[in-house]
Amino acid sequence: MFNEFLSASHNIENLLLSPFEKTLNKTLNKIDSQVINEKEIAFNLKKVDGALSKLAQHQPLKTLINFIINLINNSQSQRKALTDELTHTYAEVKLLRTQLSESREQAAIDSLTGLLNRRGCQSKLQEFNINQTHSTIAIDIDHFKQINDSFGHAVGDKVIQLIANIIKQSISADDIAARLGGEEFIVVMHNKSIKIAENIAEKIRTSVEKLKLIQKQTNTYLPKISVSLGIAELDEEENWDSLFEKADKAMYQAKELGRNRCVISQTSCLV
Ligand SMILES: Nc1nc2c(ncn2[C@@H]2O[C@H](COP(=O)(O)OP(=O)(O)OP(=O)(O)O)[C@@H](O)[C@H]2O)c(=O)[nH]1
Repeated sequence: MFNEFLSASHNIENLLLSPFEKTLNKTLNKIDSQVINEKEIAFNLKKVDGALSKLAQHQPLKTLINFIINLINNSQSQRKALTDELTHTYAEVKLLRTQLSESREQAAIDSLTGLLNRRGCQSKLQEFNINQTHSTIAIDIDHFKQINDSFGHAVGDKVIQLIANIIKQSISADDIAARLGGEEFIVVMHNKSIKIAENIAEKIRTSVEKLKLIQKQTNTYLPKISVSLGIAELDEEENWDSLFEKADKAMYQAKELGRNRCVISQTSCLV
């Protein structure tokens, strides 16, 4: 559904808006050059008209010139109205293009954290060559329900945002970080082995562990926040879903083993 929206939106932009914008631009330029020509003609005719005013015997010619000048003036004011309309349409096309691109982004981004959402993640994954080495980290906040229950949903949201920032800052620009929903995140490490993913996962875990959070209204410390992480590497001929499943399983093992730890998927070996 999201991919259909993406391709429809790109089609509207590439097949409709861009050619329309180009044609509008060309038409506006043509009108501009015609206006300049007409202005020159009107200027010259006015000069001739001035010269003829001194010669009474050329009255019929003078009347003809005045008639032509009036015609040009009328045509220029019509053209000005047309230019205004086309300029307005041009601005509308531009706005439509911006809105399309914004709605594409909004559909792919999680509004709470600014990370990609599930759909955005799936779409971005299409840019990766699945035949290369990639790793993934599944991340879930521990006992998050307690934070919500004790401090309220707004504080829970703030914790989600802080952890999202830690994740964002721990990865490189070519990696993917997404919030899959609730307190669940996924990182896909582009062209990186599980060894590198393990280091990054540990960095995320320790950064979260070090957070010291105070609820401003009551001036009370929140209990220590922690995350459980599962790490896996994409095997040959494996697809993204099964990679995420492996990382998810490892993350649940981390929960079972006491939380606040990283577990490597048993099917993905460290080199
Ligand atoms: N503040 C906030 N809470 C959310 C959001 N989405 C889901 N939740 C809450 O996240 C909590 C998830 O709780 P559980 O799935 O029981 O997991 P947990 O308490 O983190 O426990 P473990 O995962 O087992 O460590 C629920 O209370 C949801 O209501 C959100 O966007 N904001």
